[in-house]
Amino acid sequence: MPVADHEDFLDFTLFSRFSLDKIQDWITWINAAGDIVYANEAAYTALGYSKQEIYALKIFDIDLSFTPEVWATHLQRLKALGSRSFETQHRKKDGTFLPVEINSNYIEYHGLEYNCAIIRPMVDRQRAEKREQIKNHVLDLVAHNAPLKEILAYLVRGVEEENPERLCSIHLLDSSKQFLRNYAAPSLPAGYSAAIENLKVGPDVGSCGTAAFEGKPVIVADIQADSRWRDYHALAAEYDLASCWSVPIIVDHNDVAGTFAIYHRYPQAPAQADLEQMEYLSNLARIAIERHRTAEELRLSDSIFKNTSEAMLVLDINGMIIATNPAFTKISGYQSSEVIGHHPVTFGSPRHDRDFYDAIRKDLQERGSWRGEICGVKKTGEEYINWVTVNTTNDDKGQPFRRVVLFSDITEKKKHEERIWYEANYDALTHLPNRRLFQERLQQEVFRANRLGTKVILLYLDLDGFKEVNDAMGHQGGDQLLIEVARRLNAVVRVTDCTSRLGGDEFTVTLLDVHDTQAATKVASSILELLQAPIMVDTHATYISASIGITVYPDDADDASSLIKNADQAMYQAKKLGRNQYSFYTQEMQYVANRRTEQKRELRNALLNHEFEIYFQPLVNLRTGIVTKAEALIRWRHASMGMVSPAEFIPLAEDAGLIHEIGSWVFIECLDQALKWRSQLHPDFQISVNLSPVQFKHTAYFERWFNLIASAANTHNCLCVEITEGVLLDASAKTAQQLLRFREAGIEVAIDDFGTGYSSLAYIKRIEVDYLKIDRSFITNIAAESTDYPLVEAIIMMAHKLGLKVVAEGVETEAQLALLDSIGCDYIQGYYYAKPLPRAEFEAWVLAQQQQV
Ligand SMILES: Nc1nc2c(ncn2[C@@H]2O[C@@H]3COP(=O)(O)O[C@H]4[C@@H](O)[C@H](n5cnc6c(=O)[nH]c(N)nc65)O[C@@H]4COP(=O)(O)O[C@H]3[C@H]2O)c(=O)[nH]1
Repeated sequence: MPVADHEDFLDFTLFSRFSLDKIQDWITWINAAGDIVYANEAAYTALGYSKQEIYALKIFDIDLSFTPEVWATHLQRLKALGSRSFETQHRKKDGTFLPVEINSNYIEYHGLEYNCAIIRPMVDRQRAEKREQIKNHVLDLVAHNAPLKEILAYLVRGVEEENPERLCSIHLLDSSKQFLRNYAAPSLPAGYSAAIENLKVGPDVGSCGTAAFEGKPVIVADIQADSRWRDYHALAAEYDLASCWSVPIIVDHNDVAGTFAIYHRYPQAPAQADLEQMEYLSNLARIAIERHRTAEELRLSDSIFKNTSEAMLVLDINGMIIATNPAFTKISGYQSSEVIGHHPVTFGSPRHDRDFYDAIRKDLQERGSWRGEICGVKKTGEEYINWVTVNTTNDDKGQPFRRVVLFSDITEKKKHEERIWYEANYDALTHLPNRRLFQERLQQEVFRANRLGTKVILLYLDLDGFKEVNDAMGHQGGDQLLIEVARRLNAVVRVTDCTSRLGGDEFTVTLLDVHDTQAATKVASSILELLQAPIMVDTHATYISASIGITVYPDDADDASSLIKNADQAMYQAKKLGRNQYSFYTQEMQYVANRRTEQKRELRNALLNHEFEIYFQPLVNLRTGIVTKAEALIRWRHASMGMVSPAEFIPLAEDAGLIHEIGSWVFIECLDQALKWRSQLHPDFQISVNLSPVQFKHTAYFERWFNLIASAANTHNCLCVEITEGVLLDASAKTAQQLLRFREAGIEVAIDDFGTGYSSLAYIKRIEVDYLKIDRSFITNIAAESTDYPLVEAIIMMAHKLGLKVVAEGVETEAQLALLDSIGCDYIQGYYYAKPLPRAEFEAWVLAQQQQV
């Protein structure tokens, strides 16, 4: 039968209605306005509607992913394509949703446009197939190390394609674990995505912020009704988002990495299948993130291994090298192929013995790690020091599997540290231990002697007259001399003993493990003897001696610092005894030292208590016999000790820094006195005031004196300052300038004790002075046939040639006076005329003297 006959055989309308109603697929016709113009029985029954009810609906009522605009676009696309398949959900009359698979066809009928849809409910198998398809693709991407972003975007796309009315997003936490960052959310409105970018997670921060914070799914069916969205209600409304289901993506068991979320544009609660799907997809995201992290870590480790400046060796559990990094080659010079399969000890220095490596092995076995310094040998044969750290990695069963050795070359650092330590502990000139190291070692030796019951003997050496040699030879000459002294000292002592230079011309020798003090005598005598031989400084033979103080631990002191003090006192004693000798510390010295301390304390109060007095000793003009000059000599009237000599307390005052105040008091008193005596005794009267060298170290007082002199009348040459040769030896430009300031202020300058120091007229020539005072020691021995006589005569002659006047000190006899007269001395000071006298007695003496002349 022909086809036409077949179709004519039936009433075609009845036939098609009957057929369409009885087939299982749902068929709907929907016009351009969205009206459902036809639905077969399968369709309206499956959705729970009657025929009348379904025709009252529009597509927008049963498929919420369509809005009139979306529908219009859909029809446009359909017209172009002819047909299209997709998945969606249809809402049933009871509000539940049915996932469906749709085949849409474009039909034009009587000039109108229709969407003819053949719809099939999706069965679980299909869903499972879809999932399987997504999973396989994700795993494939993971296996091919696709970028994480790409994988997550695929996941999101998969969900959205399945249900176009769903808007999906994956947000991941940043490294601080506090902020969510958008990784994949292609369909979320751009403005909304921007607004929630860097969302800080917290308890009420929408669905995702809360899910990431709590580590639990947060299902919000109606955003506007949920308090966790309260701060974002307006934002969600603005972008037409009505529900949001969010599940955390949890990696490595309990670490929240981000969130996977599904939004709808209408309030929507998830079906059980939806929740399962979300969990499934978040699990796929987890796999992708974990793999990504592992790959990142591997990449990082690999780049550290290759690029770090620290050398790395990987050892198997037997200690054999199985891998090295480029830094190892750079540091050691060995290529990886030259060391792999060898034990690292092969490349160690022979300095380390078996015990050293056994100790490392023991540590590794017990603790799994070791760190410390190891000396290695480079391929060139050069030794180098490494700072080494060894750690162990375990296998899956927790058993040691590999050792990772990390090391860096610290040779230069060590050398630098050693250099710094050496500079801090050794004297740069003589290479002997300096004061710091000496003190430290002495302390240790004292502890040791205590333990062993032995003695420590300390010899404290000060070179005699070194300053003069230094000044005469220049600093370089002085340095040569000190180097030679150090060499000779080292030659005397045993290797176990210790020679140090404390600074300047002070040395110490510490004798260890001695049981009697005989050793000290022997060493001290040897030192003095060795120093007797001349020392060649350039081409000059120079002679030097030393004063040595000796003290013994534990006989003389309980600790190292007292021992040093004792040795110093004993050395001073040796100097006092006349140099080039040694002196043992005694209790007497301790007594003297204590007394000095006590006196220093009392000296502080002496000025306040008006315990100082000034005595005056006349200087007689040998030509005229007239007295127009006097030397002011201070006295300390001590409550219990009576009159204390300045020879005793001036050094103490210098030591305690009190000399400045005392000296200033004397100066001002004398200025006052000189002016009085200018009116009472003689119009040119002058008083000489002693200035200590220490006073030149703190010259602020001088300015005050100059001001006082300038502010008074008739002060020109009313004072003369007496300085010792010591001040001249120190004659820096500053001292010379100070002395000039005295002369400019109308104060004359005298050199005191001339002949006792390193007498040099060269100094005097350099600094203009007015008087030379020849020291008493020369005058005492002066006799026509004595050796001092021509000396004094020569001094006077030369002084006169330089335009200086000469004062002879300590003249006691008429014979001395006569000799001095015969060789042209200008002034006489001494007991022959008068001792230093109190002010009133001095005045009376001068007046009486004036009457005689
Ligand atoms: N044996 C003997 N001695 C004689 C004779 N003529 C004078 N003398 C003593 O010789 C010392 C001379 O003073 P100097 O050399 O400046 O030596 C002074 C001076 O360096 C210092 N001195 C005294 N007063 C002061 C002062 O006010 N300031 C400072 N910085 N030092 C002072 O103390 C030192 C000692 O003073 P003094 O004990 O007063 O001792 C004085 C004086 O009494 C004599 O014929 N025979």
